[in-house]
Parts: sequence; C-alpha cells; structure tokens
Amino acid sequence: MPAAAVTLQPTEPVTRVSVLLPLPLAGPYTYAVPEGEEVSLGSVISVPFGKRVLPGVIWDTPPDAAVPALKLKEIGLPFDVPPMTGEMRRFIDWVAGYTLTPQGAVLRMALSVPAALEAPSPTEVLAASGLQLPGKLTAARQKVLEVLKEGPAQTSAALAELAGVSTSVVKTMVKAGLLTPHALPEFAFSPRQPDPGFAVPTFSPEQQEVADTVVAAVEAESFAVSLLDGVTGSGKTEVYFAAIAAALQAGKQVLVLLPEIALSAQWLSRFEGRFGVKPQIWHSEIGPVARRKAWRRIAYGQVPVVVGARSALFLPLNNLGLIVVDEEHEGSFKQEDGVLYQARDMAVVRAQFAKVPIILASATPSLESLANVEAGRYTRLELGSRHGPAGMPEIQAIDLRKDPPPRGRWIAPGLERAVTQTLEAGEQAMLFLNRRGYAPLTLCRTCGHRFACPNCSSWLVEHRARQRLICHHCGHTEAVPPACPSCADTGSLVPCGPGVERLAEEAQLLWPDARLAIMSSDMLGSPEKAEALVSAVQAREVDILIGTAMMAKGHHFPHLTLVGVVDADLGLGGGDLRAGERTFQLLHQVSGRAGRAEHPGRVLLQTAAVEHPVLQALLAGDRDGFIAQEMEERRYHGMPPYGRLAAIIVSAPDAGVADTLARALARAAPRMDDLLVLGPAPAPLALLRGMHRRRLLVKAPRALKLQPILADWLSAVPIPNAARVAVDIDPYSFL
Ligand SMILES: Nc1ncnc2c1ncn2[C@@H]1O[C@H](COP(=O)(O)OP(=O)(O)OP(=O)(O)O)[C@@H](O)[C@H]1O
Ligand SMILES: [Zn+2]
Repeated sequence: MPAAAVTLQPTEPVTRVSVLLPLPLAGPYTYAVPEGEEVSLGSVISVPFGKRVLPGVIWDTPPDAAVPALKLKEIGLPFDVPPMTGEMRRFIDWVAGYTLTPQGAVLRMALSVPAALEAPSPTEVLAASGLQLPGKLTAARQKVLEVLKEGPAQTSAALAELAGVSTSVVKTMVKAGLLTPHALPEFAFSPRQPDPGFAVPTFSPEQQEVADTVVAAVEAESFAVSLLDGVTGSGKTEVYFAAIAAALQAGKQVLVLLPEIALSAQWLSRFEGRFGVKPQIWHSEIGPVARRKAWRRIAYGQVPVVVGARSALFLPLNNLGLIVVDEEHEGSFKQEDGVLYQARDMAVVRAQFAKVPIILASATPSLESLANVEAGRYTRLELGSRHGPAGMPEIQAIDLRKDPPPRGRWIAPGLERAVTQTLEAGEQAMLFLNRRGYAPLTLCRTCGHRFACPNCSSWLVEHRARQRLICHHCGHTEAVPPACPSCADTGSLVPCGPGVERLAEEAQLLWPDARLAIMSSDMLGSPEKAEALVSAVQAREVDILIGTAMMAKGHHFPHLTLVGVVDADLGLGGGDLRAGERTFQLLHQVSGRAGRAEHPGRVLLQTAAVEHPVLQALLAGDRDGFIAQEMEERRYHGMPPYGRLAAIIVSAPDAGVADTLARALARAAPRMDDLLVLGPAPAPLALLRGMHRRRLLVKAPRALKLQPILADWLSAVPIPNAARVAVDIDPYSFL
C-alpha cells in the first residue's frame, strides 16, 4: 500500500510534519520539511533532537501549527527501509493508549534494531569482462575464467578459492581489466524458502475438520480469532502448520509467537520436518549481525515465516497473512518491564489491524480466551483425543500426610517404586519440581540467621553447582560463607527445602545406575545446550529427567512414561488471582508429557492438600469442570476476565517517599460507584532491586474504560523525582 503523501499547505511558508521518536516522550514532535522535498506518512527519517540525531517516523498526528517557523528544525535524510505501514502505526498508537505508555516507548520496540535502518555496504562480486589481452593467459588466470564461465559472479575470496589460486591473481586480473566488479543487490542470495507441500501429514478426521476451518480462515484474508483447544499430543501443531502452509501458498508472511526459546529447539525441527527448512527465529539471544540482517529481510518481505518470543510482535511484517500464538495461556507472554503488555492479547489486536486471522493454541486455554469464546468473539476449535494409539495418562495422588518420604528427603516411597518400575521396563521418568537451584532457603542451625537478599524482600537460593547464593529476583549473588555471618559458628548452615539440584542428588542416591539430567534454565544456559539435552532424551541417553517449568510444555518424548510431580502444592499458596488457574495449567501440561507414544503414561502428584479443588480436578481429569468453577468464582467476584484490574506500583529508593506518594495517590483516587481502589499496601515483594514498592489495585467492571480515568487521576498528583509510578493494565504478576 503506498503511503499518502503529506500535502503542501499553500498558505504556510514551511511544510510541517509530525515525527514520532523512539523515546518515552509525550507524543510526536513537529519538524519542517526542507523545501522541495517530499515525505510520506510512515517514512523513517533521521531528525536532529537536542544534540543527537535520531531515527523518527512521520506520524499521522496533525503537526503543531503554533510553533514559530523559525524555531522548527528540519528533518534529515530518509533511511533505507520501507515506510512503516498505516496498520503498524495504528497498532503502535493502540498499544500505547491501552498500556498507558508514551507512543515513542512503543515505537522503540518497533525500531528495536537501529542498525537495520541503513542498507549494508554492498557486497562486491567479480564477473569476466570479455576483454581479450594479447598473448597467452597464464594457467592461473585461465582457471579463474573457467570458474566464471560455469557459474555466477563471485566475491574475490570465493573466486580465488573456487579456482584454487591466490587472491593476488584475482586482484591483478581486475587491474588488467579481465574482471569487472559489480555491486551485488542486498537480497541477491536468498535462503531456501519453506515449502508448504514438503511433508504433508495425513490427518485424522477430527484433525482434518479443524485444519479445514483454519485454512479457510487464512484463505478468507480477514480478521478472525480461533482458539485451538486440544488435549496434549492431539496434533495442534500439525493443524496450525496447515494454516501456515495456506498462508505461504497465498504468498503471505506468518508470525508465530512461542513462550520460550527453549521450547523452540524441538519446535524448529518439527517445522523443518514439515516445510523443509528452518524458519527465521527472533528472540533476545540472536547476535547483532544476524538480527540486523533478519530485520531488513523481514521488512523487505524476504522472510515468509518468523517464529519468536513476544518482541517479534513488533517486527515490520508488512505482508502478514496469519498470526499463531502457541501455548497461549503462558504467563511469559506478559512483558513485565518497560512497556507492560500482554503479547497474546496484543497479537489479537495486531491481527485485527492487519485484517488477518489469528490462531491461539493451548491444551489449557487461559480463562481470558475462554471468556472471549463465551462472548462470541473467538471461535473454539476442539481436538479431543491424542493422535495415534496414545491415550491420556492416568493421574494419581500420593498423599504426603500418609506416605511421606524419609526425613530430609522428598521422594515418597510410592513415587520411588514407580520410578524403579519404569526404569526396569526400560522407559524414561521425569521428576518435576518448579524450583531452580539446590535449596530455596539457607539458615544457621545455631542462631537461626536466614540468608536474605539485600535488595529484595526474598531469600537467597543456594545454587550448589555454582557454589553461590543467588536472588532469583534481582540476580544478586554471594559466595556461601564458611561461617554464619551472624553468630560466626562454623558448619552450622543448613539448606532448607529442595530445588532441582538437591532432588537430583537424592535421585542419584536412590538410582545410582540411572543416567540423570537436570533441565532448568540456569543449568542449561543456552538454547543450543537445551537442544542438545532434548536430543539426548529423545535418543534415550537419559533415564531420569529432572526439570522445572521449562520442561513442562511442548516437548514430545515418546519413551517418557512416568511423570512424578514432587510438590504439586507449590504454586497454590499466596494471594495471586491466577494461582489456581496457573497451577492447573502447569500440572496439566507436565502430565501431558507422559505416555505420548505406544506405552501408556502415568502421573503421580505428591501433595499434602489432596482435597484442594485444583488437585481434585487434575485427578478426575475434569478440566472443563475446573474451568467452569473457576470462571464462576471470577464472575462472582467481578475479577478478570469478567472485570478489569489495573495495578499502580509506586516505587522509590526511600520507603518514606514511596509511602507518602502512595497515600497521596490514594487520596486523589477518583470516586465512582463502579470503581474500587484497594490499598495502598506494600507490594508482596515490598523491596525489589533496592526499590521500596507500594501497590494500589484498581478494580472495575469490564464495560468501564479504565485508561482515561487512570490517566486523569495520575496526572493530578505530582510525582517527586526520586519516585516512580508504573501502571500495569491487566496485571499478571502480583509481586
Ligand atoms: N496427523 C498426524 N500424522 C502424523 N503424526 C501426527 C499427526 N498428528 C499429530 N502427530 C504427531 O503426534 C505428536 C503430537 O502432536 P503435536 O505435538 O502436534 O500435538 P500438540 O497438540 O501440539 O501437543 P502439546 O499440546 O502437548 O504440545 C507429534 O509427534 C506429531 O508429529
Ligand atoms: Zn534480590
């Protein structure tokens, strides 16, 4: 779509434009367009800003006519990128308005790779000039010309290598006029593209029906949301691959959002198996050069499929045909710093602006998405059974009050027996504990001293493999001291409770011959290591896998038949609105790793609260019953998804400053019948990274638009320099 040109105002001596800068400023700035130049909406141009030169985007906001012409600065040169589409500009405005953040802060996410705005210096290639020199060519020169006779132009280095001559031979040939240099166009070499027909699976009738529906949605080229709700192992991935194939066939781009990079190792090989090549990946760990290249290729429509973490949502996919959000219930789609946004929900908004279908997939959909189905906004597509012969795993509880593990141990006799049986049968077992490190708390037996983080209200977690005590909130680390810092006693420090490292120690003791592997983010460190471990498990080089939540989703291990959940009650405590929902989703997902192929799976949940509704629902396999009950409760209390919540977090290095400001905000709170303001109260993590935090919670019915009310309210209270106020619309983390 060509962007509309900014029209000259005949009465105006200068042409003014609004330019949005990637900075958290109030809005776009007005600049002048140099005489005789023309710019279009969405053009990315350089502009002077203070002493700096920044990229900016010509925005739709009317320029400020009140600024005297003499004071206006002129825009600089355009960058070598396609203009930002109107759809993307609307999306940025929308996200800014919804999350109550400045537009420029959102634009910064869309221009996240400033280096990509400039075209790379062109690659020089050499071709034969056809010039005939008097006399005979040397053998070396002949070889070079032979290479070029058979193939395309080559870089000097490649040419020398192919001809088996030194680069100086090539250089002198250029000087002699035998070879002529050409600049290679930027996208001359394009990698192999995914092939929609590479390996098409044969669907079951149930899968086929759902696949037909999503394919039809892609072909309709209009906005529609499908919630792909299928039991673990039912083939959701295969089914949305069919929709991706349809978008590729239509020559469109596809964006796939996944919750975690670790998950993508297996996902990427699945994709390659289906489409013949790996897709473009996008996450925080790709290096600067690859990042810059990828961004440009995407912007110029050279990349058909991008799979990434939530930040991929702001990529310049100008020819979108489909968005997929896999594991849509995952909490990690919520960005918790900078711009606080829920990538799943914003993906729906982007699809709407782009007028394309979006598929949200999960075996345990979020209540938000289910409420949208209920309200008729989303269509639910169900896959009710596992693909192939696999049935759903049998889930049983081990009541820790009746069958406790020996003192100082965490694996109860019932689970121990089951693991032993599994190993004897030559199958794999997984022990699940959602806690990194060795022990969540270290204390002194003599004086009771507990090791706490100096910057946060949290305990330090011992990581024995690294011999450090680490804060999981701010990253503070210290060495485990030889003596208690409080009473100086030696040998008195004891670890309390288990983390995966400690569990591995216990497992090694119980099954000395078993091959163990720990799968948690800190033990693996990189996506490559995660991938290597996943392959090792698939190749049956691991007998017992010990994992955190990283392990719970997406993976398909055919020989894994037993899942033991060491502490099923772990997520149930605390005042988190979604504690029950999240625990159910996590345990349901982790259970779903068991028995995905020929051998039936079995899940054992160790619990001290077997009567809890979440555990009862898991044991009864009654997902829908649990959801119905949880929905009813939320509806009754007017909580999300039936009501709106916003959190206002006040933070300051000084507790008094935070308290005073939080109270001032509470006094200025709008008084409205429908609006309830709770607090201020210390946030559950009252101290985080050295900042004292107080929280106000705002609750309102769904029909009430909170943003303008919050904006008015917050603008009425002066905020001291030493304090910060953050607004979190639809908060997920109640830290
Ligand atoms: N029609 C099919 N033909 C061949 N293999 C299939 C088919 N459907 C599913 N499978 C295979 O069954 C396994 C499970 O499918 P898939 O991973 O797509 O399910 P899922 O619903 O996405 O699972 P989860 O929610 O647990 O991640 C995979 O190995 C997949 O390749
Ligand atoms: Zn800390």
